[in-house]
Amino acid sequence: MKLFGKTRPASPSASPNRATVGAAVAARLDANPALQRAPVDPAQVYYYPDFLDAAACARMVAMIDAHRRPSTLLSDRNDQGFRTSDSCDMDRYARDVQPIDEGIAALLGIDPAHGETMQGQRYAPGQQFRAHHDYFHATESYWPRMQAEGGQRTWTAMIYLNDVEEGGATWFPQAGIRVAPRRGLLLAWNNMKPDGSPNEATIHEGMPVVAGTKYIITKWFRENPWIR
Ligand SMILES: O=C(O)CCC(=O)C(=O)O
Ligand SMILES: [Fe+2]
Repeated sequence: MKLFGKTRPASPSASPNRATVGAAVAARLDANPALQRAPVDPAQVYYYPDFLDAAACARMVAMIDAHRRPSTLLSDRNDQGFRTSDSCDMDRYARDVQPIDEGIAALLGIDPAHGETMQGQRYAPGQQFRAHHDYFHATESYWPRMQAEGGQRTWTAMIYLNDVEEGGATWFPQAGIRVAPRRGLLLAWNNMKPDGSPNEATIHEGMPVVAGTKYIITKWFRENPWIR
């Protein structure tokens, strides 16, 4: 960018590829009347109420209950209590999963090959996923491996599979958004800034469930194909 005759240095982590993806997906979501953009500036966050019907949500809940195990973290940090939910992989070729998996990719207009395996998650009372970014940090030891396996994460799509009696909201403290779980609601956001560099303001947490049980599915998309 030209500024008073000087060229502002681009952020070292800027990426034309990720910038293009960010703009294309946002334009597609803006044009879809089923979605609403959250009225905040620091991040691009969208809602789609009733994306998934009750029967499909119930099938996903049953699959999560059948396969769940304690959630893991990619980070080098060994922080007990950071992510205390259970989770499982949702096989993209399973009969009940495939239409949802492909439906999310089609909604965003991203090649399904860029999508990681969808994750199911279950939070019992007291369980949480503390504040984190979904994008990868270049300072962590996993970074070279992630670069080789599809690169940086761009968009996240999450679906709440049930209503939760109390607690369990998804909170973006910097962007100023707090979303209460509602069955079938899809939440999607761009983890990158317009220049394709990581957007710190997408930091978010799955707040502790107070009463009831929370079930969600999460899908993360990479800048390059994740399936080869
Ligand atoms: O449980 C939530 O509301 C957030 C989950 C989340 O941040 C994730 O799966 O990356
Ligand atoms: Fe997350």
